[in-house]
Amino acid sequence: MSNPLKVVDISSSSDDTVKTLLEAANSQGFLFVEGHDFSNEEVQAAFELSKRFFTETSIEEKMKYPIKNNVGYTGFEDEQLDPRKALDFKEAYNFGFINFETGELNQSKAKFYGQSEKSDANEHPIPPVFKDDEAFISKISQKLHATAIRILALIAEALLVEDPNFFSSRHRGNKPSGSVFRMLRYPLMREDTLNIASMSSIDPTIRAGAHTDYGSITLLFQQKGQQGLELQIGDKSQNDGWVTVPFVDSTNPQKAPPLIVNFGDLLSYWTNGVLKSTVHRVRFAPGETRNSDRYSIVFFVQPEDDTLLTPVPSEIVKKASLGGDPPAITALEHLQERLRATYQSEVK
Ligand SMILES: O=C(O)CCC(=O)C(=O)O
Ligand SMILES: [Fe+2]
Repeated sequence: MSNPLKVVDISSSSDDTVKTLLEAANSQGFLFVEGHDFSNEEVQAAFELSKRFFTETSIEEKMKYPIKNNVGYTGFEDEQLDPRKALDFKEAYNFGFINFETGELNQSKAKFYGQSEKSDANEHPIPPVFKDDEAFISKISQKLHATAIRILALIAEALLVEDPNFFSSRHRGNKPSGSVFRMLRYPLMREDTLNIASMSSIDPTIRAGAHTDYGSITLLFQQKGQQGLELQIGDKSQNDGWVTVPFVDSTNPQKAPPLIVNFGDLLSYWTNGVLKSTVHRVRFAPGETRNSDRYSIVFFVQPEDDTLLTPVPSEIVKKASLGGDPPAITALEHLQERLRATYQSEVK
Protein backbone atom coordinates (compact mmCIF):
# COMPACT_ATOMS: atom_id res chain seq x y z
CA MET A 1 0.00 0.00 0.00
CA SER A 2 1.52 3.34 -0.96
CA ASN A 3 1.84 6.04 1.67
CA PRO A 4 0.05 9.31 0.87
CA LEU A 5 1.49 11.06 3.94
CA LYS A 6 4.81 12.76 4.58
CA VAL A 7 7.25 11.25 7.08
CA VAL A 8 8.97 13.93 9.17
CA ASP A 9 11.99 13.32 11.42
CA ILE A 10 11.47 15.44 14.54
CA SER A 11 14.94 14.76 15.92
CA SER A 12 16.11 17.40 13.47
CA SER A 13 15.28 21.12 13.50
CA SER A 14 16.54 21.72 9.99
CA ASP A 15 14.78 24.18 7.72
CA ASP A 16 13.66 21.23 5.67
CA THR A 17 12.04 19.49 8.66
CA VAL A 18 10.18 22.62 9.69
CA LYS A 19 9.06 23.36 6.13
CA THR A 20 7.83 19.81 5.49
CA LEU A 21 5.99 19.73 8.80
CA LEU A 22 4.11 22.92 7.97
CA GLU A 23 3.33 21.72 4.45
CA ALA A 24 1.85 18.50 5.83
CA ALA A 25 -0.11 20.35 8.53
CA ASN A 26 -1.42 22.88 6.07
CA SER A 27 -2.42 20.49 3.31
CA GLN A 28 -3.33 17.07 4.73
CA GLY A 29 -3.46 17.79 8.46
CA PHE A 30 -1.90 14.33 9.01
CA LEU A 31 1.69 13.07 8.85
CA PHE A 32 4.03 10.38 10.14
CA VAL A 33 6.60 11.42 12.74
CA GLU A 34 9.87 9.53 13.18
CA GLY A 35 12.88 10.42 15.30
CA HIS A 36 10.75 10.06 18.43
CA ASP A 37 11.93 8.42 21.63
CA PHE A 38 9.87 5.24 21.69
CA SER A 39 11.42 1.79 21.47
CA ASN A 40 9.68 -1.07 19.74
CA GLU A 41 9.65 -3.02 22.97
CA GLU A 42 7.91 -0.27 24.86
CA VAL A 43 5.14 0.21 22.31
CA GLN A 44 4.64 -3.55 22.01
CA ALA A 45 4.30 -3.73 25.80
CA ALA A 46 1.67 -0.99 25.73
CA PHE A 47 -0.33 -2.91 23.12
CA GLU A 48 -0.02 -6.11 25.19
CA LEU A 49 -1.38 -4.32 28.20
CA SER A 50 -4.28 -2.94 26.20
CA LYS A 51 -5.06 -6.41 24.84
CA ARG A 52 -4.99 -7.86 28.34
CA PHE A 53 -7.46 -5.27 29.60
CA PHE A 54 -9.92 -5.62 26.73
CA THR A 55 -9.85 -9.39 26.30
CA GLU A 56 -9.30 -10.66 29.84
CA THR A 57 -11.68 -8.37 31.69
CA SER A 58 -15.36 -9.20 31.86
CA ILE A 59 -17.88 -6.66 30.69
CA GLU A 60 -19.23 -6.45 34.26
CA GLU A 61 -15.77 -5.56 35.52
CA LYS A 62 -15.23 -2.98 32.75
CA MET A 63 -18.56 -1.38 33.56
CA LYS A 64 -17.28 -0.66 37.07
CA TYR A 65 -15.12 2.05 35.52
CA PRO A 66 -17.57 4.00 33.34
CA ILE A 67 -16.25 7.10 31.65
CA LYS A 68 -16.58 10.22 33.79
CA ASN A 69 -14.92 13.58 33.13
CA ASN A 70 -13.58 11.88 29.97
CA VAL A 71 -11.69 9.34 32.15
CA GLY A 72 -12.55 5.62 32.23
CA TYR A 73 -14.12 2.92 30.09
CA THR A 74 -16.50 3.44 27.20
CA GLY A 75 -18.24 0.44 25.71
CA PHE A 76 -19.61 -0.59 22.37
CA GLU A 77 -22.63 1.61 22.17
CA ASP A 78 -21.62 4.78 23.94
CA GLU A 79 -19.90 6.86 21.34
CA GLN A 80 -21.07 8.43 18.17
CA LEU A 81 -18.32 10.42 16.51
CA ASP A 82 -20.42 11.14 13.42
CA PRO A 83 -23.86 12.17 14.73
CA ARG A 84 -25.50 11.43 11.34
CA LYS A 85 -24.41 7.79 11.35
CA ALA A 86 -24.55 4.63 13.43
CA LEU A 87 -22.91 4.24 16.80
CA ASP A 88 -19.24 3.25 16.76
CA PHE A 89 -18.44 -0.42 17.25
CA LYS A 90 -15.39 -0.11 19.45
CA GLU A 91 -14.37 0.06 23.08
CA ALA A 92 -11.86 2.30 24.80
CA TYR A 93 -10.24 3.10 28.10
CA ASN A 94 -9.10 6.69 28.79
CA PHE A 95 -6.46 7.63 31.32
CA GLY A 96 -6.89 11.30 32.13
CA PHE A 97 -6.46 13.96 34.80
CA ILE A 98 -2.74 13.30 34.39
CA ASN A 99 0.10 15.32 35.86
CA PHE A 100 2.81 14.89 33.22
CA GLU A 101 5.49 16.15 35.63
CA THR A 102 4.85 13.64 38.39
CA GLY A 103 3.24 10.97 36.23
CA GLU A 104 0.09 10.74 38.42
CA LEU A 105 -2.85 9.30 36.45
CA ASN A 106 -6.62 9.42 36.93
CA GLN A 107 -6.43 11.87 39.79
CA SER A 108 -9.62 12.85 41.51
CA LYS A 109 -11.24 15.96 40.11
CA ALA A 110 -10.58 17.81 43.36
CA LYS A 111 -6.89 16.94 43.36
CA PHE A 112 -6.47 17.65 39.67
CA TYR A 113 -7.90 21.14 40.08
CA GLY A 114 -5.90 21.80 43.22
CA GLN A 115 -8.95 21.93 45.46
CA SER A 116 -8.80 20.36 48.85
CA GLU A 117 -9.15 16.60 48.62
CA LYS A 118 -12.63 15.53 49.60
CA SER A 119 -12.94 12.51 51.85
CA ASP A 120 -14.94 10.42 49.37
CA ALA A 121 -13.09 7.93 47.21
CA ASN A 122 -11.44 8.94 43.96
CA GLU A 123 -14.07 8.86 41.23
CA HIS A 124 -11.49 7.62 38.69
CA PRO A 125 -10.10 4.37 40.15
CA ILE A 126 -7.62 2.55 37.92
CA PRO A 127 -8.82 -0.99 37.04
CA PRO A 128 -6.78 -3.62 38.93
CA VAL A 129 -5.52 -5.17 35.67
CA PHE A 130 -3.42 -2.01 35.16
CA LYS A 131 -2.23 -1.73 38.77
CA ASP A 132 1.19 -3.38 38.30
CA ASP A 133 1.84 -1.32 35.21
CA GLU A 134 0.87 2.10 36.45
CA ALA A 135 4.46 3.37 36.40
CA PHE A 136 4.85 2.14 32.84
CA ILE A 137 1.63 3.86 31.70
CA SER A 138 2.79 7.06 33.40
CA LYS A 139 6.10 6.89 31.59
CA ILE A 140 4.46 6.37 28.19
CA SER A 141 2.08 9.27 28.84
CA GLN A 142 4.94 11.52 29.87
CA LYS A 143 6.93 10.62 26.75
CA LEU A 144 3.92 11.23 24.54
CA HIS A 145 3.44 14.61 26.17
CA ALA A 146 7.11 15.46 25.61
CA THR A 147 6.83 14.36 21.97
CA ALA A 148 3.78 16.58 21.49
CA ILE A 149 5.65 19.54 22.99
CA ARG A 150 8.52 18.91 20.60
CA ILE A 151 6.16 18.89 17.60
CA LEU A 152 4.45 22.06 18.84
CA ALA A 153 7.85 23.77 19.17
CA LEU A 154 8.61 22.92 15.54
CA ILE A 155 5.17 24.25 14.55
CA ALA A 156 5.87 27.52 16.40
CA GLU A 157 9.10 27.78 14.44
CA ALA A 158 7.35 27.01 11.17
CA LEU A 159 4.71 29.67 11.85
CA LEU A 160 7.46 32.19 12.70
CA VAL A 161 5.96 32.78 16.14
CA GLU A 162 8.41 35.06 17.92
CA ASP A 163 8.17 33.29 21.23
CA PRO A 164 9.53 29.75 20.68
CA ASN A 165 7.76 28.68 23.89
CA PHE A 166 4.38 29.99 22.78
CA PHE A 167 2.77 26.54 22.70
CA SER A 168 4.82 24.82 25.41
CA SER A 169 3.92 27.58 27.89
CA ARG A 170 0.26 26.81 27.19
CA HIS A 171 0.66 23.03 27.47
CA ARG A 172 2.51 22.79 30.79
CA GLY A 173 2.50 19.24 32.09
CA ASN A 174 1.54 20.05 35.66
CA LYS A 175 -1.49 22.22 34.84
CA PRO A 176 -5.06 20.96 34.35
CA SER A 177 -5.89 20.12 30.76
CA GLY A 178 -8.18 17.70 28.96
CA SER A 179 -5.26 15.65 27.58
CA VAL A 180 -6.07 11.96 27.48
CA PHE A 181 -4.11 8.73 26.93
CA ARG A 182 -6.49 6.29 25.28
CA MET A 183 -6.37 2.58 24.51
CA LEU A 184 -8.78 1.50 21.79
CA ARG A 185 -10.02 -1.84 20.52
CA TYR A 186 -12.08 -2.43 17.39
CA PRO A 187 -13.07 -6.09 17.62
CA LEU A 188 -13.47 -8.49 14.77
CA MET A 189 -17.10 -9.42 14.36
CA ARG A 190 -17.30 -12.83 15.97
CA GLU A 191 -20.10 -14.99 17.30
CA ASP A 192 -19.96 -13.33 20.68
CA THR A 193 -20.03 -9.80 19.30
CA LEU A 194 -22.48 -10.29 16.43
CA ASN A 195 -25.35 -10.35 18.86
CA ILE A 196 -24.59 -6.88 20.09
CA ALA A 197 -24.40 -5.64 16.50
CA SER A 198 -27.63 -7.17 15.31
CA MET A 199 -29.55 -5.88 18.30
CA SER A 200 -28.75 -2.27 17.55
CA SER A 201 -28.28 0.22 14.77
CA ILE A 202 -24.58 -0.53 14.34
CA ASP A 203 -23.00 -0.54 10.89
CA PRO A 204 -20.24 -3.10 11.48
CA THR A 205 -17.92 -1.64 8.85
CA ILE A 206 -17.73 1.83 10.43
CA ARG A 207 -15.73 1.55 13.61
CA ALA A 208 -15.22 5.22 14.32
CA GLY A 209 -17.55 7.54 12.44
CA ALA A 210 -16.25 10.43 10.36
CA HIS A 211 -15.01 13.18 12.66
CA THR A 212 -12.29 15.69 13.33
CA ASP A 213 -10.34 15.61 16.58
CA TYR A 214 -11.10 18.23 19.19
CA GLY A 215 -7.79 19.28 20.62
CA SER A 216 -4.36 20.61 19.69
CA ILE A 217 -2.75 17.51 18.27
CA THR A 218 -3.26 13.76 18.35
CA LEU A 219 -0.50 11.13 18.39
CA LEU A 220 -1.36 7.56 17.44
CA PHE A 221 0.31 4.15 17.26
CA GLN A 222 -1.21 1.38 15.18
CA GLN A 223 0.04 -2.14 14.46
CA LYS A 224 1.08 -4.02 11.36
CA GLY A 225 -1.81 -5.75 9.56
CA GLN A 226 -4.41 -3.69 11.47
CA GLN A 227 -5.08 -0.84 9.08
CA GLY A 228 -8.46 0.86 9.05
CA LEU A 229 -7.81 4.55 9.57
CA GLU A 230 -9.06 6.56 6.60
CA LEU A 231 -8.65 10.26 5.86
CA GLN A 232 -10.79 12.44 3.65
CA ILE A 233 -7.93 13.96 1.68
CA GLY A 234 -8.44 12.43 -1.76
CA ASP A 235 -10.38 13.29 -4.87
CA LYS A 236 -14.00 13.67 -3.69
CA SER A 237 -15.32 12.19 -6.93
CA GLN A 238 -13.69 8.86 -6.03
CA ASN A 239 -14.86 6.98 -2.99
CA ASP A 240 -15.81 10.34 -1.42
CA GLY A 241 -12.10 11.10 -1.13
CA TRP A 242 -11.35 8.46 1.54
CA VAL A 243 -7.69 7.41 1.61
CA THR A 244 -6.34 4.61 3.82
CA VAL A 245 -3.40 5.27 6.13
CA PRO A 246 -0.97 2.37 5.69
CA PHE A 247 1.19 0.83 8.39
CA VAL A 248 4.67 2.31 8.02
CA ASP A 249 7.45 0.27 9.57
CA SER A 250 10.37 1.68 11.45
CA THR A 251 13.65 2.04 9.57
CA ASN A 252 15.44 1.09 12.81
CA PRO A 253 14.36 -2.28 14.31
CA GLN A 254 14.96 -1.05 17.88
CA LYS A 255 12.67 1.90 17.39
CA ALA A 256 8.89 1.92 17.34
CA PRO A 257 7.25 2.69 14.00
CA PRO A 258 6.60 6.33 13.18
CA LEU A 259 3.73 7.92 15.07
CA ILE A 260 0.70 9.11 13.14
CA VAL A 261 0.14 12.75 14.04
CA ASN A 262 -2.81 14.96 13.22
CA PHE A 263 -4.02 18.41 14.14
CA GLY A 264 -7.30 19.02 15.89
CA ASP A 265 -10.04 21.64 15.65
CA LEU A 266 -8.60 23.68 18.44
CA LEU A 267 -5.24 24.25 16.78
CA SER A 268 -6.97 24.91 13.48
CA TYR A 269 -9.22 27.50 15.14
CA TRP A 270 -6.25 29.00 16.94
CA THR A 271 -4.30 29.42 13.68
CA ASN A 272 -7.14 30.74 11.51
CA GLY A 273 -7.17 27.43 9.67
CA VAL A 274 -3.47 27.40 8.71
CA LEU A 275 -3.22 23.98 10.37
CA LYS A 276 -5.89 21.68 9.01
CA SER A 277 -8.14 19.53 11.15
CA THR A 278 -8.90 16.73 8.72
CA VAL A 279 -11.96 14.50 8.73
CA HIS A 280 -11.09 10.86 9.40
CA ARG A 281 -12.76 7.60 10.39
CA VAL A 282 -11.98 3.96 11.07
CA ARG A 283 -13.53 1.49 8.68
CA PHE A 284 -13.21 -2.23 8.10
CA ALA A 285 -13.96 -2.85 4.42
CA PRO A 286 -17.02 -5.10 4.00
CA GLY A 287 -16.01 -8.71 3.50
CA GLU A 288 -12.40 -7.94 4.28
CA THR A 289 -10.37 -10.84 5.67
CA ARG A 290 -8.70 -10.09 8.95
CA ASN A 291 -7.43 -12.36 11.61
CA SER A 292 -7.16 -9.99 14.50
CA ASP A 293 -8.95 -7.18 16.26
CA ARG A 294 -7.63 -3.69 15.59
CA TYR A 295 -5.95 -1.90 18.45
CA SER A 296 -4.71 1.65 18.54
CA ILE A 297 -3.06 3.77 21.19
CA VAL A 298 -3.93 7.41 21.04
CA PHE A 299 -2.80 10.51 22.89
CA PHE A 300 -5.12 13.49 22.62
CA VAL A 301 -3.36 16.70 23.53
CA GLN A 302 -5.25 19.70 24.88
CA PRO A 303 -3.85 23.05 26.01
CA GLU A 304 -4.25 24.06 29.64
CA ASP A 305 -7.95 24.51 30.39
CA ASP A 306 -7.89 28.28 30.78
CA THR A 307 -5.89 28.98 27.61
CA LEU A 308 -7.60 31.75 25.68
CA LEU A 309 -7.77 30.88 22.02
CA THR A 310 -6.91 34.27 20.59
CA PRO A 311 -5.05 33.94 17.27
CA VAL A 312 -1.48 32.67 17.52
CA PRO A 313 0.85 35.71 17.07
CA SER A 314 2.24 34.91 13.64
CA GLU A 315 2.26 36.81 10.38
CA ILE A 316 1.28 33.60 8.59
CA VAL A 317 -1.76 33.22 10.87
CA LYS A 318 -2.66 36.90 10.51
CA LYS A 319 -2.58 36.63 6.71
CA ALA A 320 -4.96 33.67 6.85
CA SER A 321 -7.58 35.67 8.74
CA LEU A 322 -10.74 36.22 6.74
CA GLY A 323 -11.52 39.52 8.39
CA GLY A 324 -12.60 39.51 12.05
CA ASP A 325 -11.00 36.98 14.35
CA PRO A 326 -13.19 34.25 15.85
CA PRO A 327 -14.49 34.86 19.40
CA ALA A 328 -11.90 34.06 22.05
CA ILE A 329 -13.10 31.07 24.04
CA THR A 330 -11.06 28.95 26.41
CA ALA A 331 -9.65 25.53 25.60
CA LEU A 332 -11.97 23.98 28.23
CA GLU A 333 -15.10 25.59 26.75
CA HIS A 334 -14.08 24.32 23.33
CA LEU A 335 -13.55 20.75 24.57
CA GLN A 336 -16.80 20.63 26.54
CA GLU A 337 -18.78 21.75 23.52
CA ARG A 338 -17.32 18.91 21.42
CA LEU A 339 -17.73 16.24 24.09
CA ARG A 340 -21.38 17.22 24.49
CA ALA A 341 -21.95 16.52 20.79
CA THR A 342 -20.15 13.14 20.96
CA TYR A 343 -22.08 11.80 23.93
CA GLN A 344 -25.24 13.75 23.06
CA SER A 345 -25.77 14.73 26.62
CA GLU A 346 -24.05 16.45 29.43
CA VAL A 347 -20.33 15.78 29.68
CA LYS A 348 -20.05 12.58 31.67
O1 LIG B 1 -8.03 4.29 16.09
C1 LIG B 1 -7.74 5.06 15.19
O2 LIG B 1 -6.98 4.75 14.28
C2 LIG B 1 -8.32 6.44 15.14
C3 LIG B 1 -9.08 6.85 16.35
C4 LIG B 1 -9.61 8.23 16.26
O3 LIG B 1 -9.62 8.85 15.24
C5 LIG B 1 -10.11 8.88 17.48
O4 LIG B 1 -10.33 8.19 18.49
O5 LIG B 1 -10.28 10.12 17.46
FE1 LIG C 1 -9.85 10.93 15.64
